[in-house]
Amino acid sequence: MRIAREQVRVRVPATSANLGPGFDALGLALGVWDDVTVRAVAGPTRVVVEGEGHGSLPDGEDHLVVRAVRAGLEMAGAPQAGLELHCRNAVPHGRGMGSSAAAVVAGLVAARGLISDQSALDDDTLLGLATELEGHPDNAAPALLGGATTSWVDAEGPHAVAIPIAAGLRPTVLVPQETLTTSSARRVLPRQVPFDDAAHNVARVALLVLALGGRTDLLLAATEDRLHQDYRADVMRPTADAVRALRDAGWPAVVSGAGPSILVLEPLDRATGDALAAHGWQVLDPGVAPDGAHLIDT
Ligand SMILES: Nc1ncnc2c1ncn2[C@@H]1O[C@H](COP(=O)(O)OP(=O)(O)O)[C@@H](O)[C@H]1O
Ligand SMILES: N[C@@H](CCOP(=O)(O)O)C(=O)O
Repeated sequence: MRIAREQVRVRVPATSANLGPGFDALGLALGVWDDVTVRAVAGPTRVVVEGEGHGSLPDGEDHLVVRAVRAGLEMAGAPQAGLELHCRNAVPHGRGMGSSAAAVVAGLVAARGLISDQSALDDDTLLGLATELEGHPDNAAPALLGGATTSWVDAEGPHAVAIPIAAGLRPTVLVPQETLTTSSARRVLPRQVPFDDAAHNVARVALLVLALGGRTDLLLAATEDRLHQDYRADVMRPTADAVRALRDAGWPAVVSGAGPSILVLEPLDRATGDALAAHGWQVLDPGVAPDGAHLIDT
């Protein structure tokens, strides 16, 4: 395998994982995009970052997008000396909007764009590599495929399929100032859960697939979770309190990914949005991203 193009540019969407009960399985691509240009060069690796992460991310081989490009090229057997990256980042970091999955998927799709035979890095292969880097497939799947997805892992590795969603589905995302790493939000989860709670979530996930497909009257019941949100409440108290208040008022609100952002699977009314903004929440109306990561002309 050889490098066939000197430069590629990739757009990759933010994602919201779990959607309440679908822990480590369900995900939704959101219309907030990172834009990464990757150039194959003879000299050392260099990364320029604009927007999210400017000044705080590594600027060489440790940068997550570079690590993902390398993983893709290594899998394809296409050696490359240096990489120059220009990242224009809009996906907030450490907020539960899938920034690390976006970075990983962007790097993998860039690697696919650089090589001579793109079939060596098909979507299944990229999902496998992304899941190795991320630890779970639920953000990487919608970042790769767009729309809503469900993913699962078996002996062959991770798999994902699209979930049909109603054309009118219009999510709201509430983003706080505070950040929380996904790894710290995973550390507080229990090793085991009560059988009743597991059964509760199975029923809600099945309902949620119908609700996403158009039975919007089911959204509130379908987004009730007992597997992860309560266990995480102490590490994101303002988020837990706001989710509870929103749900008590009838909104289908859940913790977005591992938090601390909130996903509401409906547009909020003006008064509710203004009240949240007054308490420091950034209120986004990003739309669903129908497409996953893709190459764009440079
Ligand atoms: N676009 C990016 N480029 C490089 N590294 C990134 C990028 N996005 C996220 N990361 C890395 O991933 C970390 C956030 O990952 P994580 O804790 O999983 O939160 P999130 O919910 O945003 O995915 C960042 O602090 C950074 O180290
Ligand atoms: N299922 C994962 C999802 C993490 O999403 P992120 O956007 O917070 O990285 C979890 O709940 O830990």
